[in-house]
Amino acid sequence: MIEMMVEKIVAGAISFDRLLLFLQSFIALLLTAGLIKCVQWTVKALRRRQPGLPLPPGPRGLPVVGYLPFLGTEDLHVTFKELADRYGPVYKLWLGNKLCVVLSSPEAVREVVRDKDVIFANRDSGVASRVIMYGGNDIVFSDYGPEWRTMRKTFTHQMLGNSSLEASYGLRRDAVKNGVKEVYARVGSCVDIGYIGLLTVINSMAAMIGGESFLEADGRQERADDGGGSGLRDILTELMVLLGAPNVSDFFPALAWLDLQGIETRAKRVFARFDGLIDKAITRSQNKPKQVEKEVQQGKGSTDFLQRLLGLQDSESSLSLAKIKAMLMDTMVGGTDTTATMVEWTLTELMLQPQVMKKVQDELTEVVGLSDLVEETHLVKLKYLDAAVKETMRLHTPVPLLVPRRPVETTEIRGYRIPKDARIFTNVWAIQRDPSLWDNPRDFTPERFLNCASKKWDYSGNNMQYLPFGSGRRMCPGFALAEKSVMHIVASFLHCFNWQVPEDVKIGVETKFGIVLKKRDSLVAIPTPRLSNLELYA
Ligand code: HEM
Repeated sequence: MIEMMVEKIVAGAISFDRLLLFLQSFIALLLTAGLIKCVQWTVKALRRRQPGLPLPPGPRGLPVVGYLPFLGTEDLHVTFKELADRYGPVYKLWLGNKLCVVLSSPEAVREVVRDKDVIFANRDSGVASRVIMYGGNDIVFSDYGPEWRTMRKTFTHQMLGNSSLEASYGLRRDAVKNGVKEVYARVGSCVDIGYIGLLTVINSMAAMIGGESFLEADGRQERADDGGGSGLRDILTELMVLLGAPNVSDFFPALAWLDLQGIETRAKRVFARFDGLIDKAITRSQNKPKQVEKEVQQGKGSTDFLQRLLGLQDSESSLSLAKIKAMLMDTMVGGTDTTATMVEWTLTELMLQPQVMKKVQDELTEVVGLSDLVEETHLVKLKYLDAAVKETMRLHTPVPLLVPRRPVETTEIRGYRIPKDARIFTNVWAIQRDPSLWDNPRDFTPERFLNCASKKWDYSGNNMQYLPFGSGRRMCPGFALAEKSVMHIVASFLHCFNWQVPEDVKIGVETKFGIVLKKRDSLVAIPTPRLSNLELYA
């Protein structure tokens, strides 16, 4: 909005007097908001004097803005960890007029996601997430209740259950093969692995949710030279930026109508593009519903999630079209950037440690053989790769603060009072690097995940020391698919190619904070073929 005004002033469309008037009104508004805030604080302070449990400790902020000016814009998880070192594993801070509580120990997390899971089962959504996720009517941001339960059950059953995943394997396999082909086309030159990884994941996910309909709607045919899915890639990149951007409107709802950073406007624009794509895919898909209805009646799975959902429309578990669309959005937003980021981080760590890379490749040669491509059936035998991926998920946990939760009533955690509607951050990044829980936590050591016969280190969220997919009722329903996809893509890229880091390139592990913690600089390396039979690359 500010950019638009500046443009108009430069173009002479807004006079200086009008601008002055606007600024005066704006300052008056801020002062009024500040005054209201002061009154609210006084009332709250008076209430706090009532006997009962104390609020958690925490840093003092400034009036009105709270701790916001001290947070900086980068690496929120690191700032939160530093504050935990000072204030303990449960502390509070005010961001604008939002009370936030940060958890940084397994004991505190257990109380929230296990002992009091129902109280903390709601999300705390922001303006951008409400615009992008169909008014918060999706699985990620819906309030805990019957509608959320039906959506989640349908999602898990129709897309992520074992039989559904088996039925859609062919679609994932094609996408991974295309990814390998993309790399092969660039043999001998520098390849941006993050980019090809992301395209592979997007193509795989798009194929699973909408089959050909979705990819055709994305104009895949016209974009074949770009690996397909490029319209979707642009849309998803923008969506993730907007969902992760700190938004003044969320911390000062009274100012939301001003949309000071223009986030809401941008969110509406990119949402309209994605929604248009889904509409096209639905129209294409509706041309073949008969076959699906028959399959659903026979209890047989179709391979296309969208068709299955549309096929269910007249049945008991019927969902509105808006909810179906929201679930497709969940899949693309929740499943693509996270998975692709893990592919890139795993390959980064392996390239930084050639001896570990060699162990992974030796294992691939033994299990798969140099005259074959990796299949998902091989994954269960790739124990060392599994340990390397788990170690990557520990060190570079993709969603460092999980998705914030919100208690439906005032409650107690570790002896502190947690007020209703506070925003709860869980700093998994800090827990998974805590030296009191892990030996040499900053080292990349896959061996720590090897030979654990017990389920101690799986992704189920039962161990509060290791929870990259969260835990409890709201934990990630896509973890089995994510595990398969990361393993399959990493295994394929390492089995099919040897990788050389260019001499003038230094691989870094610097991060770019967002909902998903990404690598700041793309991973670049030069591939050479590794398989004995070159026809496998065709
Ligand atoms: C490496 C990949 C992935 C990671 C690290 C990841 C991580 C997470 C995390 C941390 C949460 C929040 C959990 C909590 O609050 O306790 C979450 C929620 C969710 N994820 Fe994932 N995810 C991944 C892949 C996927 C995939 C592939 C899908 C779907 C196809 C998916 C769909 C969802 C959905 C729908 C939710 C919301 C669940 C709810 O609120 O009930 N995710 N994910």
